[in-house]
Amino acid sequence: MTYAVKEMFLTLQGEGVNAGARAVFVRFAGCNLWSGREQDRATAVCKFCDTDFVGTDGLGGGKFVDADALADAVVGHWAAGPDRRFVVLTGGEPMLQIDDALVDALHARGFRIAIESNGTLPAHPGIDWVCISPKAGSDVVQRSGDELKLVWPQAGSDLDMLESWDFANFLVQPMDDANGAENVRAATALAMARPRWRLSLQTHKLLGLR
Ligand SMILES: C[S@@+](CC[C@H](N)C(=O)[O-])C[C@H]1O[C@@H](n2cnc3c(N)ncnc32)[C@H](O)[C@@H]1O
Ligand SMILES: Nc1nc2[nH]cc(C(=O)O)c2c(=O)[nH]1
Ligand code: SF4
Ligand SMILES: [Mg+2]
Repeated sequence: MTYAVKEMFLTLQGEGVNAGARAVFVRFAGCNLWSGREQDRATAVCKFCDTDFVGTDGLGGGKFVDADALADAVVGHWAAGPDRRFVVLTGGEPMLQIDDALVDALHARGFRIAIESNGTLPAHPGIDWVCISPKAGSDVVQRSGDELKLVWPQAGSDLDMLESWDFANFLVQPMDDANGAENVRAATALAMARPRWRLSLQTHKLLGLR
């Protein structure tokens, strides 16, 4: 199978429990909760996306003819030895494209594989770190994993229901929009009120990293 990748880059994971870890990011093109076109944002299921995932024209992006070609490109971006190889598969929605061949090709090259997913498709069972970020109004089928990362505030989120899901870590991340400062206060207040939740900041944005 071929893979459509918007961009690929080496950075530090900015968010969540793995924040600070050196990682290659693979941003897959396309999402099932928004077309990526601004004129569709208001009517999309997911309305607050901070990411351009349309097309394959970004730095390091392209159409990869098979899993080996994509995994070899990930090795090239890693540009270091075999120790602690870490790749984050994101998008767009990565579970639209991740398959056995890609998971096997990345594992064969020694990578620990993380995903950032909206949870509306089952996560591939070979993924080593499953981060699910539920979107109000979507049907989340992947209700277990390593990290639940809730962007906040999000009208229509049921915190008691989310807490009943089987995640090892629960994170609340301020929504980055025009109300950013107020959203940081709201996310902080949630973490202060409910001990299950930890604050996740988008540290790459604070640091000026990709
Ligand atoms: C761009 S999404 C791609 C992966 C997947 N589609 C998802 O939504 O989880 C990567 C992460 O950024 C988060 N995110 C997107 N827009 C955001 C925003 N405006 N503020 C804070 N986090 C945001 C998502 O919830 C998700 O955790
Ligand atoms: N540095 C960095 N960390 C991230 N964590 C999740 C990201 C994403 O867009 O999925 C992201 C991203 O785009 N950059
Ligand atoms: S589900 Fe993820 S990639 Fe899709 S629009 Fe929402 S935040 Fe963006
Ligand atoms: Mg991002």
